[in-house]
Amino acid sequence: MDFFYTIFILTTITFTFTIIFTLTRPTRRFNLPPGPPGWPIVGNLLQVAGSGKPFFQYVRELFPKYGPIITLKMGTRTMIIISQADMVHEALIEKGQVFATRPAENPTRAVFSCNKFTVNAALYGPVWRSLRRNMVQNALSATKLRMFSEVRATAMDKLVDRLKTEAEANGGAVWVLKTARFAVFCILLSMCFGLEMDEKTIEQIDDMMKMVLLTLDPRLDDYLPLLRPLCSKKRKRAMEVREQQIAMLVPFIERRRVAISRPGSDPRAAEFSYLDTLFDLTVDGRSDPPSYPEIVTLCSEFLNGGTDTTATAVEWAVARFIESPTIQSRVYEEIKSVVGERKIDEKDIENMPYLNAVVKELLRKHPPTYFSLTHSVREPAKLAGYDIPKGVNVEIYIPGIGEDPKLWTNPDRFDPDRFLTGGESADITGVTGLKMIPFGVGRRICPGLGMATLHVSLMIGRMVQEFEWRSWPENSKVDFSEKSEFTVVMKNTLRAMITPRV
Ligand code: HEM
Repeated sequence: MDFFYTIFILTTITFTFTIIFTLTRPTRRFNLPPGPPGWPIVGNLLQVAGSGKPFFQYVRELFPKYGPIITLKMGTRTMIIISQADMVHEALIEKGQVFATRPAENPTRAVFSCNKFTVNAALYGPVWRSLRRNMVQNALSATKLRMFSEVRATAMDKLVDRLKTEAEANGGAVWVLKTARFAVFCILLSMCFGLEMDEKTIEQIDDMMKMVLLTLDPRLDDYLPLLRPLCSKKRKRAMEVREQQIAMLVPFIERRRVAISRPGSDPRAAEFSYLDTLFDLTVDGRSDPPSYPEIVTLCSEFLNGGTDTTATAVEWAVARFIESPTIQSRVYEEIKSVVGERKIDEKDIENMPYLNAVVKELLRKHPPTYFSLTHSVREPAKLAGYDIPKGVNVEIYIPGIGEDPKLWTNPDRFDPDRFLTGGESADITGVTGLKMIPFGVGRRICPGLGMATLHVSLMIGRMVQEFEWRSWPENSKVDFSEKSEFTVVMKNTLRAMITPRV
């Protein structure tokens, strides 16, 4: 009875609002970029959902028809999607101050982000500046990164051991993404908490983090808030997940607090961790340091930002090595000539131009996320001659730039040589030109850029040094289809055959 009553009320409200909305819709007054016509209230939501395609694929197919900047109406949200370098430059560099903020969040996300108290979700302003400055200067600077070189070396040894054990138990076959993901998660966990944890604990935290990501996946009521009353069970479940997240991480926060307040009490605790920078952090405009739930949120951001993204890059790298044994053996030969018989170390990487070219080509051809985080304008703005009203979501379609034939020769080809002497060049930070932006560009560029490229280079370097990688099943062709799972991963999760090198 309750259910039918709710449906009746909703239908009446929807009908009334449809009429009011179509007549008074504010976006009617604006000169928005073109896009597929939509329905009142739901906009293009049904077309997107009904296409059966991942969102990035649906969007990719719209650019040839509507041009490099398009509008999609997703229920009550208006999305403006940009796919061309000059427009990204105009938005994020020339008008960087205006386009540097983030849009409003749905109620579930607001709980997990403690009302936008994270680097990635904060509005452009004093809170964002304080949190970002702290992360960049106190946790991700070159000096701080060097302090964790031993953590990385241990994680690389563990990665090799896990691959060997898995291969021995499975006739030489290993799952690439899962193993790479675990290795990078171990590094980030150690950097974040500075505590030693056993594998079971690490797996439990990892499982909980995955659950958080799933909980934050977009839902229908994010686009149609009218439907919120029907999604109360999901919201209740989300609140339970948040409680579990806090209950799981607070004991580690307390353990670390004890370890640093009584030096020597935990002999296995690291000298420094990201968490240490949060306990007494001064945030502009606030009198108190972050609360425990806020610290949980900031630590989760640190862990989530760099785990799937980095592991995804490693999965695509191995796929390319399998597809091209020549590229794989050139990486191997370079490692042998620079490193000799010892294990590759992170200091070696700067002396390996071919490995660096492979990583760059990887991030051009397979950017781990196809959309940057959503931007929003602080005041009404213009972009490419169109209106960008306050409150709309501004999305950047990253492959549109890295695969633009006006910027690249044979952009579809995976060809690391394009970056070697006399070939093409690209500044990944976008400072001296904008040709590929796997980490975004401008004020909100990914602060983990340096660490992420180091992790990808070190992991694929060590994986190629230790093993020869081949297709599984033997002699099969690699399928380069993609699917979206927070990052854009291989549609058929990569399994590979490995043989230890002698
Ligand atoms: C290959 C790995 C990575 C890729 C491809 C990647 C990509 C990105 C992208 C595209 C953005 C959005 C930029 C924008 O809003 O315009 C971003 C933001 C961000 N990333 Fe990364 N990221 C990676 C690794 C990391 C790591 C290792 C961390 C830190 C531990 C991290 C932390 C963040 C944070 C905090 C933001 C928000 C920045 C802000 O809003 O000011 N990322 N990243």
